[in-house]
Amino acid sequence: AEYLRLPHSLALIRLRNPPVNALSLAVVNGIREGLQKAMSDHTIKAIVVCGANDKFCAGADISSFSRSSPGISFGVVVDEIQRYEKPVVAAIRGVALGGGLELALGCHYRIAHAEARVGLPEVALGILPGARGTQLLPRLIGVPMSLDLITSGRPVGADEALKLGILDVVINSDPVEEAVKFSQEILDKPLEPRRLLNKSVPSLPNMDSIFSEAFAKVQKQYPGFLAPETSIQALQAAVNLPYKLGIKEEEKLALYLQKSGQARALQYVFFAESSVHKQSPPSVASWQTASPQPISSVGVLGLGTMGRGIAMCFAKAGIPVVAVESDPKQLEIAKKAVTSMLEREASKMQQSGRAWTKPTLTFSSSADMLCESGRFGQKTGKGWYQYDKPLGRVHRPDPWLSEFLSQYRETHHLESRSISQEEILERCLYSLINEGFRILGEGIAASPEQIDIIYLSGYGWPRYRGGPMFYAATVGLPVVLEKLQKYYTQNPDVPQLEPSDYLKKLAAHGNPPPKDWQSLAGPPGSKL
Ligand SMILES: CCCCCCC[C@H](O)CC(=O)SCCNC(=O)CCNC(=O)[C@H](O)C(C)(C)COP(=O)([O-])OP(=O)([O-])OC[C@H]1O[C@@H](n2cnc3c(N)ncnc32)[C@H](O)[C@@H]1OP(=O)([O-])[O-]
Ligand SMILES: NC(=O)c1ccc[n+]([C@@H]2O[C@H](COP(=O)([O-])OP(=O)(O)OC[C@H]3O[C@@H](n4cnc5c(N)ncnc54)[C@H](O)[C@@H]3O)[C@@H](O)[C@H]2O)c1
Repeated sequence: AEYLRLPHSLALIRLRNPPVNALSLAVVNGIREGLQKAMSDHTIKAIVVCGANDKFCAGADISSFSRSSPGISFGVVVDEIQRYEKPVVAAIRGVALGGGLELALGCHYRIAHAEARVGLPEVALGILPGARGTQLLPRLIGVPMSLDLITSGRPVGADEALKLGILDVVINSDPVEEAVKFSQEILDKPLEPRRLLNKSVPSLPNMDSIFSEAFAKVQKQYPGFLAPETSIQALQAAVNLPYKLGIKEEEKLALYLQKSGQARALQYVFFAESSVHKQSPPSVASWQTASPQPISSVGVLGLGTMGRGIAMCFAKAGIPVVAVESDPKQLEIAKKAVTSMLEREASKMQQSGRAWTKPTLTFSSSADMLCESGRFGQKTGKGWYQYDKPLGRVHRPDPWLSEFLSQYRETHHLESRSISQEEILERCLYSLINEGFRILGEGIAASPEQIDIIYLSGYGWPRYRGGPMFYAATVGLPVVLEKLQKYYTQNPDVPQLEPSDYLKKLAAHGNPPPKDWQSLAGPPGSKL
C-alpha cells in the first residue's frame, strides 16, 4: 500500500497489489503503517483508503491460503481503523469483496462508484468472512440481509448496497475525489456513531425462527457444504454475544473451516476454473496431425431406432458389437431387424462378389433371465426385489433371487463373497481416477484441472471435494495405486483396474499436488 499526503490536511492510503489488490501480508502491513503515519502526523485530519488500477480490493490473497491462516490478524486491523480518532473514508471502485469489504466496514464511511460491486463471497472458497465480516455486517444491515449475503456469497451492485445501507454515497464520478470532498465535510462530526463494533445488532422478535429457517434453507440449497451453515453460527454469535466474544467465536469457526478440507478443495477449484478458461489444447493435439484411434469393440445401450442403426454400422465395418436391451420385446424385434439387415447387406455383397464374414453380436443375458421369469420390476411387483404390490415402492429382499443367483453362480463357476461399501466406492472411483491418469498420460486431457472441472460442471461431482483428480491427491496417490493393484490382482478380467503408468510414475514421487503432476510425469505420449 502507498501513503500519500494530500492537500487540505488529508492522507491517502492506496492499496497496490495487481491485478486485484489482494490483501497480501505486505499490503496489510502497508495499510497499518499508513494509518500509524497519519495518526502521528498532527497536520492530518482525515484519511481516504482506495485501491490502485480502478479496483478497491478483492479480499485475501487466495494463493497464500495454504501458507497462513487468513483473517485473524487482519481483523485486528479492521478494529484499529474503527477505533481510530480521525475519520477514515473508503473510496470504492471496481470490487470490494471479502476482506476488501471487511476493510471498508472498518472505515467510518463508504463511498462507491455506481458500477462498483461489494460482497462477502468467502463461502464459495469454503471459509467465512473471518476478519469481522460476520460480526460487523449484521450490526450495519441487520440479520436477515446479512444471512442472505453471507450464506450465498453473492455480490451486490452499488445501488443495492446503498439501499441496504452498506454504502453511504454512490456517485458516477471518481470516488477518490468525492471522498476527499466528503471527508472535509464530516471533519467535525462525532465518530462514535460510525463505529460498528460499538453498535448492537438490530433485534427482531422472531430471531430464533429466522435462524432455524436459515439453517433449513442452506441444508437444502447447499447440501454437504460446511461453510454456509458455519457462517450462520457466526451470525448467531453476533446476535447472542458482545462484540469482544463474538469475534472470538468468528475466529474459532473460521479456523475450523480453514482446516476442514473443503476449503482446500474449493480454493483449488477457484484456480482450476480460472486456469481451464485460459488453457489451449495440449501442443501434441492438432487436427492436422491427429490420426484415428483403432476401435476394437463397441457397446450399444438400447436397441431402439438409434441403437439398431448404430449396431448395424459397426457390425458392417467388421467391428464386434455388444448390445444391451432391457425390454425383451424390443430385443426380439431388434435381433430380427439387425439380422435381416445384415443378411440383406451380405447378399448384396455376395452378389457383387465381395467376401463377407459374420460379425460378432453378443447380448447380455442377466436382465433377460429375470424378465423371462416374469419379473419386470416395480410394475409387476417383483424384479431384483419383491415389492409390496404391483407398482408399489416398498421393496424387500426376495428369497427367489438367492436361489436364482446361486444357480447362476453354479453355472458360471463363481464364488459368493460379501463386498464392503468401501470396496464399492474404491473400485468405482479409483477406476475412474485411473482412467483420468491414463488420458493425462496419453495427452488427451491437457491437465488434471480440466478433468476436475468437467466432473464438477457436467457430472455432479461435489464441488467441495474438488473433482476426481484432486480427490486422488487427497486420498494420496500411493494409496490409490496400492488399492488399484490389489483390486486388479483380484479381478484380472477388469482392465480398468490395472494401474496406469502415469499414476505409477507420479506415485513414485510420493503424493505431489495436481499442479506438479505434468512436470513430474514428463511430456504426454501422443495417441491423438
Ligand atoms: C493476511 C491477509 C488476511 C486477509 C483476511 C481476509 C479475510 C477474508 O474474510 C477472506 C477473504 O477475503 S477470501 C477472498 C474473497 N474474495 C474472493 O473470493 C474474490 C475472488 N475473485 C473474484 O471474484 C474475481 O477474480 C474478481 C471479481 C475479483 C475479478 O474477476 P475478473 O475481472 O473476471 O478477473 P479474474 O480472471 O477472475 O481474476 C484476475 C486475476 O486475479 C486473480 N485473483 C482474483 N481474486 C484473487 C484473490 N482474492 N486472491 C488472489 N488472486 C486473485 C485471479 O486468479 C486472476 O489471476 P491470473 O493470474 O490473471 O489468472
Ligand atoms: N431417434 C432419433 O432420431 C434420435 C436422434 C438423435 C438422438 N436420439 C437419442 O438417442 C437415444 C435413443 O433413441 P431411440 O429413438 O433409439 O429411442 P427408442 O425409445 O427407440 O430406444 C431406446 C431403447 O433403449 C432401451 N433401454 C432403455 N433403458 C435401457 C437400459 N437401462 N438398458 C438397456 N436398454 C435400455 C429401451 O427399451 C428402448 O428399446 C435417445 O436418447 C434419443 O433421444 C434419437
